[in-house]
Amino acid sequence: MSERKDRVTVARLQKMKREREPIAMLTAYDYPTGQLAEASGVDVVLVGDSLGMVVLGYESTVPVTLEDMVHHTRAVRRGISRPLLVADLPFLTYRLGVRDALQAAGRLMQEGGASAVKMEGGRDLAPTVKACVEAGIPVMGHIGLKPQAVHQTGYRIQGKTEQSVRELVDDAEALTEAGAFAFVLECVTEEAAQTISESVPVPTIGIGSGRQCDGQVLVFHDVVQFSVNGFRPSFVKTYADAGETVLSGLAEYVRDVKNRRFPQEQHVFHGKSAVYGGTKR
Ligand SMILES: Nc1nc(=O)c2c([nH]1)NC[C@@H]1CN(c3ccc(C(=O)N[C@@H](CCC(=O)O)C(=O)O)cc3)CN21
Ligand SMILES: CC(C)C(=O)C(=O)O
Ligand SMILES: [Mg+2]
Repeated sequence: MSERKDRVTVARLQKMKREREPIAMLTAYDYPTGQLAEASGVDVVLVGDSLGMVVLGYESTVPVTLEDMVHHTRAVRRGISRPLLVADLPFLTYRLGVRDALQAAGRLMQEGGASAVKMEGGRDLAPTVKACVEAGIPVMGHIGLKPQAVHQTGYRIQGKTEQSVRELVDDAEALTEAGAFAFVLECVTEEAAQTISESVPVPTIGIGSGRQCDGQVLVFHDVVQFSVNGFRPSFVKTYADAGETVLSGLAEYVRDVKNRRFPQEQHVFHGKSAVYGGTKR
């Protein structure tokens, strides 16, 4: 049972904030990325709807469906045991009414195996968050830049004016009041992130939001540059060149096949006799 005891819980994350221990969160989208995320020692694994962009090749997160999220959350679940598993509720699935939000969140937990769900929004989501929490669904909020609203706002830094910081603090307080156990602060100024983080008792997990958040989150594919096209927001730090490493290995494989350097004797199975004799090349 020691493995179970070590599992990261919502209460553990809140204790980390009180004790000023930074929270490390990373996205994952399937079994191998989940396994790699767990092995790295992260506290929280997020099955982000960024899935749509980095894994499914869409231009935004808007086309991602609840089916997509359930399918990928299940795969990540099989790859991890210690980190807290959070899954994004995709576009519109928590906006049709509280009943639909509960149903969608329930699927991510029951079918996907998530331990918590995340939704983009602030004050406007307070009743939804409250209903989920009362039903036993831990909710992580997400304020600042909301990628699901890209068609309204684009990808723009938030919290640049006093008015905007006040609104973000109102959102953070309303989410906390409604029972959110933590929230993501995406692309807000470092000053806004500090004000917000000091305004609420629950952990803030920043992405592109500076050094004063209680934790950090990045997209898996950004951290290890696991892409060919090289999309890279300026707040990302790249820690490995997985794309380059993988591509050079793949290209060498193709060259070896074309040059008949692969397979070699150690990759071959032999039987007692040939059924027919072909022409030896
Ligand atoms: N690979 C990837 N990484 C992410 O962090 C990410 C996704 N995809 N998809 C979903 C959202 C979208 N995100 C984005 C997308 C673009 C910018 C961007 O263009 N940022 C500019 C600053 C814009 C400004 O100055 O207002 C930058 O230079 O970082 C930021 C976050 C974050 N999320
Ligand atoms: C970047 C994080 C916070 C996210 O929402 C996602 O990956 O979808
Ligand atoms: Mg997301």
